[in-house]
Amino acid sequence: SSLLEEEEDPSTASAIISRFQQYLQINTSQPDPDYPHSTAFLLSQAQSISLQSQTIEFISKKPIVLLKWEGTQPHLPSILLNSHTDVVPVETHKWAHHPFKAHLDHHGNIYARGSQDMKCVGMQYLEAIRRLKASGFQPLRSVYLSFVPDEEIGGHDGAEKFAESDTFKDMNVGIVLDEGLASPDEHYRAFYGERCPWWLVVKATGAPGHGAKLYDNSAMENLFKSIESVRRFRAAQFDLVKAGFKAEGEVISVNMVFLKAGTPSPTGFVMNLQPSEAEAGFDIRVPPTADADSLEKRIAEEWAPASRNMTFQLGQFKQKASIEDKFGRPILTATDSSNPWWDLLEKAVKKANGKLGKPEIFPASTDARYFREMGLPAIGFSPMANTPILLHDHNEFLNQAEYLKGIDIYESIIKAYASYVPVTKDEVSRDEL
Ligand SMILES: CSCC[C@H](NC=O)C(=O)O
Ligand SMILES: [Zn+2]
Ligand SMILES: [Zn+2]
Repeated sequence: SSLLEEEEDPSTASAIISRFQQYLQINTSQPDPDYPHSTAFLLSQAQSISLQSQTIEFISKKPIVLLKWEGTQPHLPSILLNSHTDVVPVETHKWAHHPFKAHLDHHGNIYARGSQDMKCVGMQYLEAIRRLKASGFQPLRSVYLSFVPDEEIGGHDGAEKFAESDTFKDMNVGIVLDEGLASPDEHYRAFYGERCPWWLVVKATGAPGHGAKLYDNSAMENLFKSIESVRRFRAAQFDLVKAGFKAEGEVISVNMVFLKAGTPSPTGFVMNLQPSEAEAGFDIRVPPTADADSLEKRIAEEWAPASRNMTFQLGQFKQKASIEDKFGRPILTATDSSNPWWDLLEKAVKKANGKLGKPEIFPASTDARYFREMGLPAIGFSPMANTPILLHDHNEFLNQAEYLKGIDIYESIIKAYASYVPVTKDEVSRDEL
């Protein structure tokens, strides 16, 4: 029977799904991703379809697997298909199916951490290329695939180092595809920019006192005034989304993600003592076109005013630079006629019978920002229609039919991108004659 398995036709749906499951079964969850295993798997996939491969460790133990399908006109700018290999942690016991078994249920849903974010995309790139190669297609432009580590913890040891490297420069990349989001309706979503994360910790101090005493300026009261102010702002932003005036990526989101206060005791917390310190953490996401200075002012004056004994810290991710280019303009990939790659994507999706929604700002962060910072166009796209958005959630799944459909979509996109030759002025005038 092992002989039969070896001889199974790799182009069947069941072979394609089983390769996806194999990748999902590798536990690459942070904070201790099994990169040795994922690297070996990706290299074996590359070998099976005769792609050139190399593994680069800009940081030790953080491998980037870089694959290449050489074009017949290698001087043309290349196509980069990027995906990250790590996934976020799981609470295994809260899942209906084990998050690293890639269980296929009777609806055809494949349950696994990474099924949407974003092992699907990495494997779909490979499957699309497998099929294009089998069909005899020859790319004019070189096509690269990068499988990068550590996106979920900021990408500093992965995509950021890669984008700044000489290796990357030598690749002469012209367009990058990276991750998007699932879509609950029939339209695929595509992203041309993303919000910038600001991770804010506010700290209140105040006089300690008896738990029975009502007095002003306790740390808890001071912190709660801030929390109330943050919540009013949050509600106003959220209302704009609920009313349909703004898309999710176009407002400033702010969510409280931790609260830290109280005087510990062996049995829990001291109940009759009002503590002298209290802290709260907020995940804030700032759209590229938002007024960052006014938000910073709001934080200093309303959310953590010194007049209320408050201090604040904006963590390492408050990176204004990542939402502005060197001229101070927001970093956005054009979605008009100035960007042929956008037009090609739209047409290619349509050609493969897919529907594309309006371009959006990605509400969270992706590695695409590092490529945009290098001045490159980057489009966030994960072809999952009719799918609930479950990234970072329990019971993340993707339906096998949607997964297979996504391969058709990438086949169409890669074909269009790898064949694209700009129409020069000469050619236009020749056409018009
Ligand atoms: C800011 S680095 C973390 C990146 C992460 N990306 C996807 O979820 C995010 O929180 O948006
Ligand atoms: Zn992701
Ligand atoms: Zn993620």
